[in-house]
Amino acid sequence: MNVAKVIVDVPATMVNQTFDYQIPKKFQAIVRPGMRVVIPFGPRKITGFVIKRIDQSSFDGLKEMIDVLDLTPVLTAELLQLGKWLANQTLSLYITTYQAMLPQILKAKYKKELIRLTELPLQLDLEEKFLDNAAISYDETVQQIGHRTIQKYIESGDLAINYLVKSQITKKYQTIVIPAELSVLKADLQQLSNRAKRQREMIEFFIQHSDPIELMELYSKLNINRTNLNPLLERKLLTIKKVEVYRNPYEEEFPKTEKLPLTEEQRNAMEPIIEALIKEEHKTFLLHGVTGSGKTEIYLQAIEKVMKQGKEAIVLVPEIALTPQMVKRFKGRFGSNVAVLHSALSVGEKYDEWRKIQQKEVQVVVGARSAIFAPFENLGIIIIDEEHETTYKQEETPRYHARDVAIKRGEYNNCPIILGSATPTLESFARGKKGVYHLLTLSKRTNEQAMPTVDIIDMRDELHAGNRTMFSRRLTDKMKDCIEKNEQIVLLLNRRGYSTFALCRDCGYVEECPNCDISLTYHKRDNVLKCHYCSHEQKMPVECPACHSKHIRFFGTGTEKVEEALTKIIPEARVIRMDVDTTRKKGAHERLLRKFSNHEADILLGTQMIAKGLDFENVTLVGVLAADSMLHLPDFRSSEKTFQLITQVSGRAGRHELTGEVIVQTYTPDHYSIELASKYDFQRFYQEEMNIRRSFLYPPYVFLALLTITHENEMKVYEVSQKIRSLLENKLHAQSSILGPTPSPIARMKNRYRYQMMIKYRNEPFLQQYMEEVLEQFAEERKKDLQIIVDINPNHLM
Ligand SMILES: Nc1ncnc2c1ncn2[C@@H]1O[C@H](COP(=O)(O)OP(=O)(O)OP(=O)(O)O)[C@@H](O)[C@H]1O
Ligand SMILES: [Zn+2]
Ligand SMILES: [Zn+2]
Repeated sequence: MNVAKVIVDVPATMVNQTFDYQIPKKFQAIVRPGMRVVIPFGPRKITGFVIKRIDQSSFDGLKEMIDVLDLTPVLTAELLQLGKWLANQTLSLYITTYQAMLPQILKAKYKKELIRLTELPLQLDLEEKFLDNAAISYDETVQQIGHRTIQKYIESGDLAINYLVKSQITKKYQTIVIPAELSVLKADLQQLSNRAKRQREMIEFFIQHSDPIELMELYSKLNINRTNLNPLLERKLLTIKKVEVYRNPYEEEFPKTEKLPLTEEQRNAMEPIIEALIKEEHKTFLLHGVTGSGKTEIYLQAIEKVMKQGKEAIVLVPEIALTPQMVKRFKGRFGSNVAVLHSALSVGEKYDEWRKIQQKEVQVVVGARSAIFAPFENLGIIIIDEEHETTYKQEETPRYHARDVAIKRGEYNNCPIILGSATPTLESFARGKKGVYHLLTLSKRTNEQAMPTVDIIDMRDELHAGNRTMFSRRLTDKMKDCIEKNEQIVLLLNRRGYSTFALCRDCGYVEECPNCDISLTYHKRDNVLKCHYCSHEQKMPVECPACHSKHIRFFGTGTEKVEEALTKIIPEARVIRMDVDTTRKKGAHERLLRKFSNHEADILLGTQMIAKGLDFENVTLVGVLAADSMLHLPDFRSSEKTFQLITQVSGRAGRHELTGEVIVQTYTPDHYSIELASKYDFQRFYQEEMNIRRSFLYPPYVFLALLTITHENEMKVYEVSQKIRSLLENKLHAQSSILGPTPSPIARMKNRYRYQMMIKYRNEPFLQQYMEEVLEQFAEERKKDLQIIVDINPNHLM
């Protein structure tokens, strides 16, 4: 078994396979599948993942492995298998999918050091190295003492590896002093000679304070040093231990919550989940529950069951930084048994959380998309909250959907999956109706409160009545009312498909990005125009570049503008604005929400990011500005997204004692997505939308795959696209269709021309293979400047 099959870190199609390497003697006892190693590749030294070990290679003259980077595997057997499947599904390279599963820190070449976790004696040469150092060089030590020895100490928990990020220590340790039992201390004190005054003092101290204490703190409290401590250590009255202090991004303590007695609806939904848990059965449940119906309580109680079985749980939430309230609910119930993974954590913090999972120190992880790869080895359940959210799809390679990965892991682990939402995607709901998913329904709020009433305001009428502000008269009155009653307001500006662009009032000239086919967006704070697709940025012109008129103004509605307008009509209103600009700084999100929750403001004004998951007692009014702005986007899901958004944001009002009201402003009040959302009629919406999808042949009636071809030369893009089309035409089923090639909705981005082709199909079991062949065909050109992107089940058609 001294040959390793390795996936090497060369991101090229040619090398998307394992290579065999001889394992040198010194590593034979330690190399295991899932570890990262250093191997020679051509003239270079690169890294790779060991996939498996075999006795003999069918190749001659194998090269030798150079080094091992891990002493414990970073990928589990399941993840190794999953990565392979995922690569094939998403047309990615194996190396790309494996790397996507790991915390960032493991992808870069950070320096490592070894650190001691216990005071247990180590072998002499190691003891010597630690004599004057708290941490010793990893590389040097394994060279001198041998990998196997160090691996053993790591496995026994005496040593640990620490990654150094920019000279900042990634793991923090504390040395603590632990006293022996009280009776032992007392017995020792009695025999102690009266002259040993220092020792007496110390023992008396610990008789009074029986808790472990930090070493340095002890030194300063008793004014002693290590020499004073030694006799007590020798007599085993005290022990010294290093413990890891995890950086804790959630410093506040979460008040403990107890499980609630379930409502009848909740009980009915819970029963089949528990049954699947007991039978260890893989089943996908679609939990369709109106906002505030107690879905989260179901998640919590299902997880509790899983933990009692000694198993582990993954909970995905859209983007956890957006829902600090969600973290609170999980930490409140399960305390330190929960790891939290989200993108706002620092590299080091993410690593800490990941390690808690890897070391089996926690049984639950709550995280954003990539938490689906948590290296648990005994999974009992996977929960995806707000399953309709588009953030579950990764928009770069590997272009995976967390839902698909969850179901795959559920099959492997024989465990149930719960997809929860008040507004499931049409795809999921259709599967629920067909019985592919098991449909569970919660139709009422737990407090039996009615859903807040939704008023639709036709903004055209406002204009006719001479109201030129962005707030309807009704919304303005209601806001004033609310503030008077000391209640709070959530204002949502639907900005998707909206932008603030610079337009000349005299000639109609619009400032566009020189690299992309899109108008520039005005940013008031810096008085600049920015492109949202490339990094282009320019000063706001003072006169029109085309006609030199001074009447160049920015148009459209941004949150900044709404805020300005608000303070004009209700000067006394205290407003918190939440958008990408105000939440860029770490922790800003939480801080703003806390402020609002402490009632330090009357109005929370924001973009999509405030629509979901928030739960404030005092909010009685929700206003939606420009509800229809995304209905005009070239996206077949625009009605669905509008429906989801209005439903979600309406769910923020009247969740507690006070009843809520929602005001939706629109120029298209008769659109079915707006009308039906205002009645909370998901079933009707589903029917209407399904009819449309059927007649225009869109998912869930067909599957989609989107091919995007980009190059600096437009002729080239067009030619390649045509060639791809004919290649595919020959392979695809007669019932499948190819739309295009046509220029993408954003026809030029970062100076590259973009064409796209959409494939609609019902059944193409070999689609991935055909796509591979297409990519293969253009392999040489793709190495240079041609880009072909394949997106299976795309979210965005831009
Ligand atoms: N069985 C129960 N008895 C009493 N209160 C409950 C029960 N279950 C949940 N609740 C409470 O009802 C409120 C809404 O529940 P929860 O937030 O779990 O709903 P949800 O369906 O997840 O909502 P949303 O989709 O809007 O986030 C919460 O305040 C929760 O504490
Ligand atoms: Zn002009
Ligand atoms: Zn640009």
